[in-house]
Amino acid sequence: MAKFRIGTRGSPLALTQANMVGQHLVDAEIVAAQDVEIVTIRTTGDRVQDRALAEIGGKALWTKELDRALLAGDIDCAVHSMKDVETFRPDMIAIAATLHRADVRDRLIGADSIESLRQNAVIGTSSPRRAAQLRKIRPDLQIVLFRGNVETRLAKLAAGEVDATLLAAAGLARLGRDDVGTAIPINVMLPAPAQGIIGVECRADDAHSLAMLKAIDDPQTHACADAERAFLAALKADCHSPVAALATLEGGILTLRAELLSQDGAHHLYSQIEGAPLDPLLPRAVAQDLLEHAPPEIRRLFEG
Ligand SMILES: NCc1[nH]cc(CCC(=O)O)c1CC(=O)O
Repeated sequence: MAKFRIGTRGSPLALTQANMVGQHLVDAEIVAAQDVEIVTIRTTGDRVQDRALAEIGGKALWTKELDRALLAGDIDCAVHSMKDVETFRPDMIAIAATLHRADVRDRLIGADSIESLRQNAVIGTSSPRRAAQLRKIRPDLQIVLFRGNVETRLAKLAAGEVDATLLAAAGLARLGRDDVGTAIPINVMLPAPAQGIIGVECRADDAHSLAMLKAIDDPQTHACADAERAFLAALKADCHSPVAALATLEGGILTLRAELLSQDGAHHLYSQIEGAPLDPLLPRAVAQDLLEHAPPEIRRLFEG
């Protein structure tokens, strides 16, 4: 049998996630272990550590090279942290599977709680959402740009560059670092859309790979990812807008929670709705409700 080529970025977290996908395929007896091939692809986002460029390029910086490899047939699928995948994807690419969602929360590292941070504490994050959510509660906090992979950020914290940082619980756990920091409840810090979700994409016309990947898809997680991403689409938001969204499923009912904030956290609004998991009206209704009630400071972040 030909090898099943799984494309991924080369960061330790990305490689771990690609290996998880490979292991799921092996466990489901879809692919033999010796037929799994992990193909590492360097993206512009890995090369360029400059914020300005990241802002111009947006999330595509992390996906473009993998998309190209996928469409060229150099890989059979590509593994992504779904929270880093652009809202609007090329027609030729399909989200074939999402693995069972991990802990959706953020973890605060460097202090026991947001309240207990010292006055004017310095927090390292490059997430506009986390910055705004922190400053909503603690306007005194100083936010500094913090990039690099999870290990780099933990090293910068250990070196005393900042008082604290925030990282997704899911990423930490996958790297075996679930011991660091304290989980922040979702009612204090609603996570990024699709946080904690590993997605696998393949060519939309590749029926063979689609069928293989369907075997490792978690439909509940997939429905939540779809709802959160549809909310972003309705909002026309990109990753540089302070926006949070979380869909949860219980007893067949999907609850979609969402929050928009101004960059300084001074303005914020929340909405939540319940309904059928695959109802496309739900994410749109939440987006519409938020935009209708948004003050100008927030509304202008979501125009265009
Ligand atoms: N933007 C980087 C990124 N993309 C996905 C994760 C964590 C894993 C996940 O949310 O699935 C992280 C690191 C972080 O935010 O701490």
